Amino acid sequence: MQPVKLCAFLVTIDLLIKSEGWELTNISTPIIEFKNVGLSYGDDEVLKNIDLELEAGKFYTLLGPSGSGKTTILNLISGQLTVTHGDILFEGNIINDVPVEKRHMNTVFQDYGLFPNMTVFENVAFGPSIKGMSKKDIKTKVTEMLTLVKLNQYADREITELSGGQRQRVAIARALANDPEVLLLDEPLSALDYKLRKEMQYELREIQQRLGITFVFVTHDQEEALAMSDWIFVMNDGVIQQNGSPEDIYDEPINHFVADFIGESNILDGIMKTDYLVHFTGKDFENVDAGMRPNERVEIVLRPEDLDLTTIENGKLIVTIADQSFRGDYYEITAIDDDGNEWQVQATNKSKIDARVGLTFDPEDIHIMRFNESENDFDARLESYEGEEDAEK
Ligand SMILES: Nc1ncnc2c1ncn2[C@@H]1O[C@H](COP(=O)(O)OP(=O)(O)OP(=O)(O)O)[C@@H](O)[C@H]1O
Repeated sequence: MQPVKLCAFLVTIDLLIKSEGWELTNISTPIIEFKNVGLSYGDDEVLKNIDLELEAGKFYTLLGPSGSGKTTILNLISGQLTVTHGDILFEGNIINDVPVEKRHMNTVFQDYGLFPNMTVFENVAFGPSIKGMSKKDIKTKVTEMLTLVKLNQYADREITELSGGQRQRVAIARALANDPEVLLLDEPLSALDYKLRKEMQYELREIQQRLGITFVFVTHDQEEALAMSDWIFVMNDGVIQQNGSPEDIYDEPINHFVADFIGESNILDGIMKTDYLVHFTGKDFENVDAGMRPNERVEIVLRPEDLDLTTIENGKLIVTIADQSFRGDYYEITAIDDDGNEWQVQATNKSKIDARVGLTFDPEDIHIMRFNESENDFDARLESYEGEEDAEK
């Protein structure tokens, strides 16, 4: 088709879509959606007005401290729990009342949930045989799944003869043998030691990418979430605090909870005097943020790895080294500034306790968060800040 004709054709299609009110649902319908979902036990509201959208084929993580509501979300997706209000949709259709066995999902649990009196093969074959698959197809399926989790030589082993990591792999193979469209994983790696856990993180990610199915992974370990996910939902107290890519969540936490929960952070109170100028620890610093009210109260986040210790002359602040511990590839240092603020710094060189040194950072390393507080608190703080300025004059 010639370019002009192609253009006219596309405009006609666009006009038709608009005039007929057509919706191109198949193109962008999320695989799972929560619309204003809440769940209560009696008066105890453990999930509050949750809205979320999951796209097919991505690795999602629900991250948060114990009791924040992660498993509750997973159980709502799988159908083990029913909403108190709101809707859950699967590929655009409400599934609030669809029973567990009719949802195209499987869960891998922390304690694996394997049948201890069966072999590895029998465990993985369980789902396909319930579905009535032929013996030949079951064998093909189990072999494929055991190859995927690198356990094809262990098919005849009893579950009790396997290590924790191997059991975890069997659990994953067993869940995947049912061909779920969504795999739900509830802290599946928490029983493993550090090294094995790292290996399994890598393998799980690889399996997800190879199969291209949607994974919803629950963890309270922020490092694990950052390493594995396409998209993270940070939860606290039954509420999604922030959602975004690992980089977004780490680099641009939107509130104190997220900044504190994700990685190590130095969080200080400050005032955004004007665009690109922020005031904290009694001084003004250039930064890269704009668009706030003049003198808006903010919180400042500075990551320990973005801070450098230097000579007093080159420091933006002067600090006293209070403590340090060796962490393999860096020293974790606690330093106190002259305002009494405590700073965590990651340094490549060892310091001397009680030494007075300079602390420096770049304008782009100062992350600004809006402050959640009442106007009264803000006015009181602004007055004290203005008093501080008057005293300087
Ligand atoms: N059957 C129940 N009856 C009453 N409250 C419950 C019940 N099950 C869970 N809760 C509460 O719901 C809240 C959320 O629990 P949930 O298991 O979803 O948290 P979580 O973030 O997965 O925690 P963890 O990391 O410890 O597993 C908690 O306060 C918990 O005590």
